Amino acid sequence: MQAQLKSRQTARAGAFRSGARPVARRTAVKVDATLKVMIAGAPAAGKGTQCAKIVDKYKLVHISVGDILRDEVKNGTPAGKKAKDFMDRGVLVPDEVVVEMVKSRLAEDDVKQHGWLLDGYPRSASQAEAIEKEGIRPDVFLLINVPDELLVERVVGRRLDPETGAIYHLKYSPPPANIVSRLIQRSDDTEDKCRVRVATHNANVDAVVGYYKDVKVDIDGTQSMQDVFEAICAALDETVAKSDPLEQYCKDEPSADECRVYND
Ligand SMILES: Nc1ncnc2c1ncn2[C@@H]1O[C@H](COP(=O)(O)OP(=O)(O)O)[C@@H](O)[C@H]1O
Repeated sequence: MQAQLKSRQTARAGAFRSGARPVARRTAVKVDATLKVMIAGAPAAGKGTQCAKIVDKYKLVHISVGDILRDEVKNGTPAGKKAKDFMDRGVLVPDEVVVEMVKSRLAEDDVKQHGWLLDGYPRSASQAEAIEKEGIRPDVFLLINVPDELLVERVVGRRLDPETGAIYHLKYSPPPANIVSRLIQRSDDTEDKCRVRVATHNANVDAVVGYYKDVKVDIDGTQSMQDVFEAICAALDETVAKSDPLEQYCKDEPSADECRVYND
């Protein structure tokens, strides 16, 4: 997907640069093929399930702050020791632990090459502000919406496969019988902790969304997993098309020769 997009954009950028266009206006063409996506939602809204599908199709680098923090806790790092108590209580880990962790991950080469899918960040206005100051912004901000009561039922039935990372639900997405014995339940996937995490999300989401109104796409998370994914793909594909310089140019100058040539 990315390679195809890049080759089209490079070819089109070349068409612009070669002066092939019969119109006076010149458009500066920035060919940046990487897609930058934030995905947000309350606990068990479906972020993890959808991130796996998005990465498979768009080849983005999935950065899950929750997963990074759980690794830090498992490895007993200084950051993990600071984070553990907050995570066990279902409240946000302090910014001084999380913000630099996310900034440094976003600066790595794989992210620059393939684009990013940021999951679980920012979760507060201060976190959004911290990356806004660095000019780090998404092309799309996906907000998956699910009613609170459905979230509790989803959390308490959620099980994870430690070997594959796959996410199951005892009722909605039952695991194969041969792996049931190895599945685990997250320590924060209890009803009480879920309600705290949902309250934490609800207390912060509006402030975070305020930073991304221009790129926010609301996704109905009560649909089937496949229908949620199709709604996400529609949003991402529209963004990819809009980011293509010639697509944008053709909207402005439909008479230009290369638009007729390239309008495939
Ligand atoms: N951006 C963040 N800032 C602070 N703490 C976070 C952040 N993301 C995750 N955490 C911590 O890790 C826990 C698990 O996060 P995550 O796996 O994203 O869970 P969920 O999306 O199901 O709430 C959160 O309850 C919180 O304690």
